[in-house]
Amino acid sequence: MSILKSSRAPLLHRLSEDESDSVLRRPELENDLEIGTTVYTRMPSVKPSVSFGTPKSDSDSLRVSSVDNGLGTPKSDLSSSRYSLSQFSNSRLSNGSRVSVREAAKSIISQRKITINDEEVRVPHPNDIRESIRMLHAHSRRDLPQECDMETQVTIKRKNYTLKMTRDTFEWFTGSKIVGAIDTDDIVGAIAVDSKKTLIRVHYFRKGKGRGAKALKRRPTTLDIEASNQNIAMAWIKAIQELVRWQARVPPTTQQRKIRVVVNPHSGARRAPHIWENEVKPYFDLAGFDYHIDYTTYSGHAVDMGKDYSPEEGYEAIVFVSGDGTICEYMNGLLSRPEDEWKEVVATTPISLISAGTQNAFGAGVGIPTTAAAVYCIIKRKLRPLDVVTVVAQHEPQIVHYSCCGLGWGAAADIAEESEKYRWMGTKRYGFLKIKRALFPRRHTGRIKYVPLRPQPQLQKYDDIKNIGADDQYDVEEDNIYDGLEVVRSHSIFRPAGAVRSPASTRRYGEDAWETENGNYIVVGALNSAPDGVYCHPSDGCLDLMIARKGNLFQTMHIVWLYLWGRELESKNMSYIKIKAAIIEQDQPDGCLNIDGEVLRGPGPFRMEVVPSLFKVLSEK
Ligand SMILES: Nc1ncnc2c1ncn2[C@@H]1O[C@H](COP(=O)(O)OP(=O)(O)OP(=O)(O)O)[C@@H](O)[C@H]1O
Repeated sequence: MSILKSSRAPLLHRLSEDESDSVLRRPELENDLEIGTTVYTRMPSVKPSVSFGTPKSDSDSLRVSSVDNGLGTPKSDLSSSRYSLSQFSNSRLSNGSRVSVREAAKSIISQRKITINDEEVRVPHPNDIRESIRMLHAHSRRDLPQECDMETQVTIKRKNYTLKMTRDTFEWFTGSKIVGAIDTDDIVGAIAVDSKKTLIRVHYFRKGKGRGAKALKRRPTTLDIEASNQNIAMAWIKAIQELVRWQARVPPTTQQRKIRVVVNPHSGARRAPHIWENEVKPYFDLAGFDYHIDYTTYSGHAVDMGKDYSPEEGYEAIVFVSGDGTICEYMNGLLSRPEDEWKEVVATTPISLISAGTQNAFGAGVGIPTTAAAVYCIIKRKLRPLDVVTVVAQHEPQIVHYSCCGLGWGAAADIAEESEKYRWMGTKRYGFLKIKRALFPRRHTGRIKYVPLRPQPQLQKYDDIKNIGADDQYDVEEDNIYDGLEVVRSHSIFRPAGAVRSPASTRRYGEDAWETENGNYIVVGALNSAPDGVYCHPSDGCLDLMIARKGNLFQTMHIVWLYLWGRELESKNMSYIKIKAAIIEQDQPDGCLNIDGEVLRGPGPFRMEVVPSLFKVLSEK
């Protein structure tokens, strides 16, 4: 869904003229303290299992470690003996004994720690606000199951070890020496793999080697552990599965996780069904998902799915095994519905993409660059907000278009318009068309108006951005479908969203907010995600405006040369500006706009605006 990609028929959302023009705001703090107690509606009460048959000897025994506050004794949680994360609750502070999750989340954001009555509770991921808040939510929903704190004797690769698990660590020892360890955050499940049912296979997804995007490329790995008897093996498997459920903020294994899967057999090289069967389904089975699969059977089917989707069905996420276009179609279908309907769906049902298309820009742009990365984030329910861009052409203002990756005008739109003609060339057509338009450019003159962020933030590459903007993670974690729709409906998120209905409205942005320039342009991009915009972040609440101006022949050739090396921003004819909204007025009425590879025809002007955190995506970035 790169802005330099194939054209498709634009997707449409018709709006009534009289829809109001107000801003989407995040919930007010005070209002959210009114939220009722959060419990899983269908969650049966589970007794922690502490007994697993009669061990024959001491070395056979399976011990549940000493228990503190019903949590075991997670090492990284407590620096004080009086408070633990389990004392945080989404409930009202009526009895004074529990501390509001929102207050604790605010404390993590501002101080990277939580202080209660001058005593400090150390947070598990002090350098990662989003993960800390996620853990806080896990504790606030239900206590960590007691059986997740375990220690026993096992055999790994024919050697005997003591295996120990806590909330954060999974380690094996000889004596007091740690021989191996897995971060429990990497673990996605465990199963018995032999007929005697004593051999446990732990599945985990190791972080990719390196930093940034490399670390996101997780690799599926297994560890085989031989337990001394079937009861112990079963107890370990149960403990691991329960820990994964608890970390994911979903009900225990007595209840199934429900997930919706959409496979587009037509995407890319038509490998989506194969990817689903071989690379995704085995892990969904491991995680105990009850999945409902739909195969798209006609062009535009995903639009209809978006129009029909009901959160009443209780799916915790909707996962696309497809190209970017399918997920974009679903979003457009969904957002064409009445506002109270789509808001309920986006609040309760995060999206994910197992990339099986031609370009796969969405996955790279939202931090799920590979199938393994996406599968990992789905099972662990790693949630992140996702900004969306809304666009209208002024000659048909009642039709709103939506984009995830971004918009392109000038050469980027010319290439999108022409690419369908050259589909027979496969992905090589984009390279071919870039060269063609560099040698034989069309004329693009006009006026660019935009609302810049004031002051402009320091530019940081997507891979380097960690905690910026993470203060919305509290809201992202709310509205868990397993709480039940009534609880979700009681939250105060359902506010009108002006940017969704009337992008770049001058009623929201007054005269003083706008900057304007006239000129002759090579390309203009209003981008929401990397890699097209190198400093983009899909949940930073803004768009990255890239303007490449046409100079004399030498200057233009210089930009093209720098572009080939990925250094085009060094050109004096380039600008890179963080903005909220933009309007492109073109002098050539037949010019068009590229919306995630689809073509929106002129004359325009084209009005565009970012809608912060409109969707939730399953990603760890
Ligand atoms: N059964 C089908 N037959 C024909 N077309 C279909 C069918 N199902 C979906 N489509 C259409 O396939 C098109 C392409 O889908 P998708 O975007 O998933 O793949 P892609 O274009 O190859 O990948 P990318 O968008 O990543 O480049 C969509 O426009 C969709 O409407």
